[in-house]
Amino acid sequence: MAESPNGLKGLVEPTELVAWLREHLPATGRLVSDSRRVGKGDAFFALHGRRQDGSTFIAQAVQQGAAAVVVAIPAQACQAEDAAEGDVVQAEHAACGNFDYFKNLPTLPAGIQVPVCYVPCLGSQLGALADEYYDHPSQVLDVVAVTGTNGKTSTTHWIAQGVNDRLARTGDAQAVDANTPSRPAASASTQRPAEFAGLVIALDGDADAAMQPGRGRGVVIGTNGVGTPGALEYIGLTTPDPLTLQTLFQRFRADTEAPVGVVAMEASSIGLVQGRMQGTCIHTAVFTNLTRDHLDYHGSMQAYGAAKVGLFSWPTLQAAVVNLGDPLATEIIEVLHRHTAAPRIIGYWVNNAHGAPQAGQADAAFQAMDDDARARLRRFYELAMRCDEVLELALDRDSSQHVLMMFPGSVVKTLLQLPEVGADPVASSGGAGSVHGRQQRLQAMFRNVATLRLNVLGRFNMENALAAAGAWRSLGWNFPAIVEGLHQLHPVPGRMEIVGLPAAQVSDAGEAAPAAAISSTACPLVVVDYAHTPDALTNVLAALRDIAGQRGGQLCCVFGAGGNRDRGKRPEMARAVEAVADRVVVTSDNPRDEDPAQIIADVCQGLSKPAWRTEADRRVAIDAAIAQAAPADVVLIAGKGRETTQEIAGVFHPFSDPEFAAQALASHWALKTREVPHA
Ligand SMILES: CC(=O)N[C@H]1[C@@H](OP(=O)(O)OP(=O)(O)OC[C@H]2O[C@@H](n3ccc(=O)[nH]c3=O)[C@H](O)[C@@H]2O)O[C@H](CO)[C@@H](O)[C@@H]1O[C@H](C)C(=O)N[C@@H](C)C(=O)N[C@H](CCC(=O)O)C(=O)O
Ligand SMILES: Nc1ncnc2c1ncn2[C@@H]1O[C@H](COP(=O)(O)OP(=O)(O)OP(=O)(O)O)[C@@H](O)[C@H]1O
Ligand SMILES: N[C@H](CCC[C@H](N)C(=O)O)C(=O)O
Repeated sequence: MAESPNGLKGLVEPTELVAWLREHLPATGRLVSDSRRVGKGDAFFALHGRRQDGSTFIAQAVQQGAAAVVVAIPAQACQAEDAAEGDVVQAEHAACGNFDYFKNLPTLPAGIQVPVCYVPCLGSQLGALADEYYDHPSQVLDVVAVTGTNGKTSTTHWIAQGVNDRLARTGDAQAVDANTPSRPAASASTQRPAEFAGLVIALDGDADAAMQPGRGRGVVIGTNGVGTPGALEYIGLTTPDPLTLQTLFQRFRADTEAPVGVVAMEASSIGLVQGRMQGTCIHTAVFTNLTRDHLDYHGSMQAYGAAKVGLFSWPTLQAAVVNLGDPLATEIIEVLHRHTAAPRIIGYWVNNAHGAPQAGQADAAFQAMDDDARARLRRFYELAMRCDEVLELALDRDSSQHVLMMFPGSVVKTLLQLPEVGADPVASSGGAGSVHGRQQRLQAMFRNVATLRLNVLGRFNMENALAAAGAWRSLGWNFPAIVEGLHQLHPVPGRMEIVGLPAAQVSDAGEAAPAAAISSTACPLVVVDYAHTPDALTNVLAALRDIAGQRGGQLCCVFGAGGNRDRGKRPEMARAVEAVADRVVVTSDNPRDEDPAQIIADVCQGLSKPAWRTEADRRVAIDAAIAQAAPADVVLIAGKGRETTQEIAGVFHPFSDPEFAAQALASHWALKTREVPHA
């Protein structure tokens, strides 16, 4: 500890600061860096932001009951600033060695009666500090951190959903044991495929014996909010600031009424670069995909990718789940192989280059593969061999049947050496190189093969479902439990969400009946989705194109682009939409501090012909698209999902795509629609 000329305390070591905080806060006191969230007995951390100086909010924090104040010293070398330039944490530590941190102390508001201390290099220490202060709460939780451009929200929700469904089926947390299958037909002793509810399960008799019982409920932390899916508390950021994050872990650990076992959290690239997860004991890291987004922040795709890869060298990792279909997987697996803790690597892949194994057809599909598909298959083999275990979902052409396989990565090598397979699996015609051949082999060897029909829309959601399955596996679930979990999945709010349903299709519980809604052509099918990147729009529209085709209607897309974000993605989003949709409506997303008309103009640069309509008022755009659609059409409202506000020039106006869409359906199509349930 150092004394300043005026006697103020300057604490350097986290342990000193923790002792100081414990001395001045009540046992329930939390660590908070946003004055608006300070409660009685909390410590307020006044930090320097890009836009504001937290010390200007000290008076407000004290008025709200702060019991102590910690002030970050505003030295240039210690400001946690431009994170995009590199690893702030490292830079700060290096810079603080011989810094005279009492030189530029901020002036405190007059009359502050609570203890105050000053700390240099605070930004880089916050996570570790809070972890220490709360006595390492994440160590007793299974934290699964999901990173990737798209799919984080869906994957985290499904991880938690699966955990909670298991708890619901089996009673309380202590009673859970997925070795005891919850459906009668799924008995490990039969060793024969068992059939029920559209599932065919060939049960594994060997490797999965060490299945762990669940330790508590699953919660999420991410874009949609925090808590149990269905009852989320919105917190603003996808990955919360370090103090909020550790405070949440502490809250979860302290919940003795409904114990939390698994925390499925979204690890945004920005959050990773800014060190928001520092101090967290991460059990499993999951990678979904990397495509264009956030270039305004990261500057290049390389820097953006590096931020995500960084999660896979996290020191506490016990397992990693990696999408082998994404090019970044190669680098991630390389990093994992160099990891000193040797985390268990679980790869996953949705393989739609083959038909599902319907006798006599799959091998033909394999032979008909184009060069790209062969190259993908080759890469999959190469990566799979470097994984401890692989989950593969094979689709048939119309995606009506899915075959899930789980096998050790090492078996890929064995399979390739089987006599009937040529030296190059990709060049071989059929045999173990095809789904059909490999399925037979795998079934014979490991028996972890199931046929199922996933209740999710779009191939990308199958990838997300597999990512969740990989996470369950990393937590010790056996194959039947994984299949059961996948079978139970239901849609995530604001993600491919069907918003308006004729009254007859609204259940008492307000549950959507997707199949009925898709087939009913009494009114347009309106879908709200959070797609706000070119890749996400391509994927979502591809799935909806098929549905519009089934209905005999056209596809309309209402979308805009966020202000203060990567300008370059705007025309790319337009190109992605125009390539698939019949009618393009360009509107505002969150203009933030930009001129909405300019954003719309940027978007329209990517269109080869004028948009069907441009309309800066998003509500009017939604209304027009729904009013003028034909009953068989599909209308996608993309970009905001379940966001509850629209940010225009610093003001957050209440806004809800699902609500406004439902109102338009009601007024133009006289539909009674369900209320928008909680996310
Ligand atoms: C660029 C960025 O990441 N900015 C984040 C950063 O802002 P900042 O450093 O500028 O902070 P500031 O607004 O100047 O405020 C300084 C300090 O004063 C405090 N304050 C501020 C106002 C007040 O009334 N009282 C108060 O105490 C703030 O809590 C902060 O500690 O720290 C703030 C506090 O934690 C965040 O709210 C803010 O997120 C802004 C709003 C944001 O839009 N972030 C986006 C880009 C972001 O982080 N997105 C990622 C990615 C999502 C994805 O992958 O899609 C995310 O994880 O959410
Ligand atoms: N695996 C995927 N691949 C490509 N697109 C996807 C995938 N999963 C979801 N999407 C699309 O991206 C949108 C955003 O998905 P989701 O909210 O799960 O991503 P996210 O990673 O949480 O995004 P953000 O960090 O921006 O909140 C979805 O609404 C859907 O349109
Ligand atoms: N968390 C992301 C989501 C953006 C969603 C979209 N609605 C937008 O405002 O651009 C971001 O802040 O960039």
